[in-house]
Amino acid sequence: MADMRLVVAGASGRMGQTLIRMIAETPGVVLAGAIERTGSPAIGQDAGRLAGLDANGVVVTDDPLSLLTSAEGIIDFTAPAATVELAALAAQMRIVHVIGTTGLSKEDFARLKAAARHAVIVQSGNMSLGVNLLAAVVKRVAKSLDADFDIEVLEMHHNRKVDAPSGTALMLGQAAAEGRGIDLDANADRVRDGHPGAREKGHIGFATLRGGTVVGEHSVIFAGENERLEFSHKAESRTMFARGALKAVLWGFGRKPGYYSMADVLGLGDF
Ligand SMILES: NC(=O)C1=CN([C@@H]2O[C@H](COP(=O)(O)OP(=O)(O)OC[C@H]3O[C@@H](n4cnc5c(N)ncnc54)[C@H](OP(=O)(O)O)[C@@H]3O)[C@@H](O)[C@H]2O)C=CC1
Ligand SMILES: O=C(O)C1=N[C@H](C(=O)O)C[C@H](O)C1
Repeated sequence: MADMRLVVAGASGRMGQTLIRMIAETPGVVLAGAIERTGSPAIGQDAGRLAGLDANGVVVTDDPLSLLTSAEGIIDFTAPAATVELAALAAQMRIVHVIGTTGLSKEDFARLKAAARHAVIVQSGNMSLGVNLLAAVVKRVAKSLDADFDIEVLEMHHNRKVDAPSGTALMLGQAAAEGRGIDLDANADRVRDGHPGAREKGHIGFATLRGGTVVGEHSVIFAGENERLEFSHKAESRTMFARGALKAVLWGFGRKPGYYSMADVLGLGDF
């Protein structure tokens, strides 16, 4: 069978470069195109060189339409506005769209779900096996512990990250809310400052740290009376996010259109 032809969006970004390197060493996939923002200094450069490899003849462009007509999948770790635009194009071409971008709004999610009527979308705030397993564990633990246990989600990332709380933190908060049978939006304390008053029983709190080159660290804390459970994941490089994204795009190839998660890809739905 021919290799699956992939386009990488955000090609000069941290994840884009990691993906280009990983595609080069993964059987069954080939880099067919690389996209960057209009005006990016990466436009016109060789994507292999950009990622620290030998030249591969794939020139970075800001014109997704022409690339997507001859591709079977797009992997997108960019920014919310770009992702929503790319989802409409991927739906037009009926190709697999793997979305790692975080910081998406409710309106963005609604647009992605509309696009998924025509294309396979796999979206996750974290593509690693470890975090998706952690989410399953958190959901299960939250089901067993009542509101006497306060749930707090703590995350730390590098100083270049632009969204908060992280996509992963929100995903873990959502898992905890589902386990407890509550609506996250109605019960989330995303920011505390000044004099917010005593902690509201049953709420799920978020705390955000930023600094240095930390790839991504997340903890979910269940704090009860005189005892505390803590579940953590520490990412040591970006390679497992890229590996997860490639697993997702191959999984999505030939599948019927729909909105899927990494839990679907990894078979963790009924964990
Ligand atoms: N789900 C997961 O497992 C993971 C998700 N992420 C998420 O992925 C996203 C990217 O992260 P990271 O690689 O660290 O960020 P970077 O800022 O390093 O990379 C993003 C890239 O996308 C480019 N970009 C912006 N707009 C467009 C556009 N319209 N078309 C094409 N490219 C565009 C940016 O260009 P420019 O800089 O010129 O604006 C930049 O090169 C973030 O939302 C992050 O949270 C990250 C790691 C794992
Ligand atoms: O921006 C990042 O770097 C990361 N973003 C994702 C998130 O928002 O959770 C995943 C990972 O933690 C790295």
